[in-house]
Amino acid sequence: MYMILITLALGAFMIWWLFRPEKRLREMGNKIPGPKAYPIVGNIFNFNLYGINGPKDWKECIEKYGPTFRVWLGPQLHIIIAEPEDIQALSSKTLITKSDAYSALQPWLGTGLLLSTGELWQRRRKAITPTFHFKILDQFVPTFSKCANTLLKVLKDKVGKGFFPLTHIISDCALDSVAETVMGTELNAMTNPIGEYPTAIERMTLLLMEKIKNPLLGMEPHYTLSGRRKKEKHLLNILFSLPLEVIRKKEIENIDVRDDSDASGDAVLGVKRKAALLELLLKMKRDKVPAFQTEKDVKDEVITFMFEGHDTTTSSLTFAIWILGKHQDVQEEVYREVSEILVGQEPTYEDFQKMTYLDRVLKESMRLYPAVPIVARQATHDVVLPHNGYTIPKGAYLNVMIYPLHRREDLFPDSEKFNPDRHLKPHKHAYAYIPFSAGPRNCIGQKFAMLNMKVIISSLLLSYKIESNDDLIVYPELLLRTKKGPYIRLTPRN
Ligand code: HEM
Repeated sequence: MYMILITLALGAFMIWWLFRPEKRLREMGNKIPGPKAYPIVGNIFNFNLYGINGPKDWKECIEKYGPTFRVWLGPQLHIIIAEPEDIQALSSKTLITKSDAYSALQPWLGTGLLLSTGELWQRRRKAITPTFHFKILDQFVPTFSKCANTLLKVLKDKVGKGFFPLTHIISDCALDSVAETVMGTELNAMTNPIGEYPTAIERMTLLLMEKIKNPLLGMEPHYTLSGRRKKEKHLLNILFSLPLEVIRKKEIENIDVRDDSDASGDAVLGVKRKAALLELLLKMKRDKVPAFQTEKDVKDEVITFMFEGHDTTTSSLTFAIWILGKHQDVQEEVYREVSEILVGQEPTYEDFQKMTYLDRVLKESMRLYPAVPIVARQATHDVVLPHNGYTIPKGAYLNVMIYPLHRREDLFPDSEKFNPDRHLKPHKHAYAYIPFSAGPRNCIGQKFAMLNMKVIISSLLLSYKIESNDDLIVYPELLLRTKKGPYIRLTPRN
């Protein structure tokens, strides 16, 4: 008996010794307030970063330790940050390194903009930024409108049949819009939702989330023996084959995309005809722009944009449509605005810029339901946070907590209330409202996303009245998820 106890104690000591945090990290981390941490496991059993209990744990800790505190997840020091002043300090140019949590995405997204770092990221970001100029976005309006019209046709089947779940339909719509604008290819996920590519995206996202939530599942030999590695390989084959096929076809076509300048003299990638982002990337490859030398560089970027543009838009759009169904007065106000602006003619980019109320509605929906609830970074050097003067040691994981930040009473009075007009005035701090993140690594596709969402919501409201049932229980994964639903019901307007 004694032998067993001694062996167990020795085993526990060995595990602690092997996995204990480095002394400096431990000492500096423990100077920052946070919940009581236990040997080896730290706060794994009394704090959830992700999952259904996440929001409750964050709220309790923020109330007890303030908006910036620390937790130990095993040997990892995690700094939880819901303080605009600290977020601003961390969003400086030097802190652009993504946390290890993103490494699960690496086999899929490669060195695309989301995951790349350092000089490569800087070069790519600089090269791609002009492709999101309004002159380019302007050309995407007909594609977004076409997808919105297909959505209306798909929804026709649902009318008069009670409440139905929204997420899948919106996901297929977002996928179609992004595939056509990024790759110049019609996927038709809405009309063929069980197609190979949409199904592979969904299955790959589930597989990744499993790995992120439980890193042990992703470790070898378990990953291979459990059959997950084989499944991942199979899904990656499908996810790579379509973009590669399109890239090769378009390279042969050698689309004519010319450089241009806008009135202010800024360089803009102008186009002689409607061009997808892929064609602009291929032009950079032909021009030997340093960050886009190889087919893989172009493929990684196309896949990154397909991934980043699809799930985030799905989540934000779904919440926005659901919230409009909950607030009939707001819905009618948006309907009035949209019907005054869209009078018969083909909608244009300028029309959607005039929809200022819808703009505020989307902003408020993203405040309450930010698609990306947590943005994770890693400290590449020690940094002093301005709010409480805490020194964050190099190596710590930094979690910018967008969801609880957006619900802070002192920053957004009556914070649980849906009130689009709170966005009429500047927010209390420039970094208090950050659904698209902030600083140099903010979302490059935010104008694209806002435009796409406006096109879809306006065409939906012109045809239907929306009603929503049930309140939502939301929880954080890579994206904000709902336990059930959301469900909506549609009634034709005329
Ligand atoms: C409402 C929809 C969207 C939301 C809420 C959103 C939100 C975000 C957030 C929070 C980040 C920072 C992620 C991080 O640092 O970990 C991000 C990055 C990014 N987003 Fe979006 N996004 C949306 C739509 C889009 C679209 C439509 C595209 C492209 C077509 C896109 C492309 C990207 C890319 C490439 C990055 C990485 C940027 C970099 O690191 O330089 N996003 N997005």
